[in-house]
Amino acid sequence: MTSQIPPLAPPETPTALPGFRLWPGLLDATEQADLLAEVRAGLEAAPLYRPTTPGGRPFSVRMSNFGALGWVSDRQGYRYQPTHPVTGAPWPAIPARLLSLWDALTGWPTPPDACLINLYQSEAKMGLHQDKDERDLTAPVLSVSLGDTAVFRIGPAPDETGKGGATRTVRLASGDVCALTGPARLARHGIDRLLAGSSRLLPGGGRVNLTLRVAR
Ligand SMILES: O=C(O)CCC(=O)C(=O)O
Ligand SMILES: [Fe+2]
Repeated sequence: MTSQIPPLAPPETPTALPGFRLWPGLLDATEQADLLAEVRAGLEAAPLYRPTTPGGRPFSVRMSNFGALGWVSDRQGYRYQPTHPVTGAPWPAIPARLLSLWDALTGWPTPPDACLINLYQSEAKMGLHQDKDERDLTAPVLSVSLGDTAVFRIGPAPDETGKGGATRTVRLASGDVCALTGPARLARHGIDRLLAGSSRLLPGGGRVNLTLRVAR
């Protein structure tokens, strides 16, 4: 798979938001299926669970993680931690193909140490937010989509007064890879909804999103 990833000139789609990079259809059907199999294997060791917001509301997505650190949320707030909050076990290692993808696309000098796994089914969505629980907020976040197409909403980071600019939507289909880099690293983003029936990768439908992060 890695041989098919161009190391220097990624086929990125220039977008209206500087620093938001999109590689539509980067992973072919075989690569998607292989990656999904690795995700499933990881989830045997680190089962999906439903986190709650610091306010106590359950997320509509279920989550797990790969990596030395995993992103979690509960009454104590958002944070990265080395163990699964339900099983207490360390998170499984980040699959090598994801580490290769990170190297090829981001050029960042250090590997990601966290990979959040989100599973969206039917009505699941994710409200507008910024990814800012990482120590170095200049390191990119790289996102891989598998399964049903998602309506991804993105807009610039809020200004000093806390006001965010206009958002727009981008469809993220199975095999698409995108990145929040540079000026878009702190962009507000979320998932409005899934387009049910748009992919047959996950039996019964749904979407898996993987985000590679440098947490520490
Ligand atoms: O599912 C997605 O594409 C976005 C996920 C996301 O923003 C996050 O996990 O922080
Ligand atoms: Fe995010």
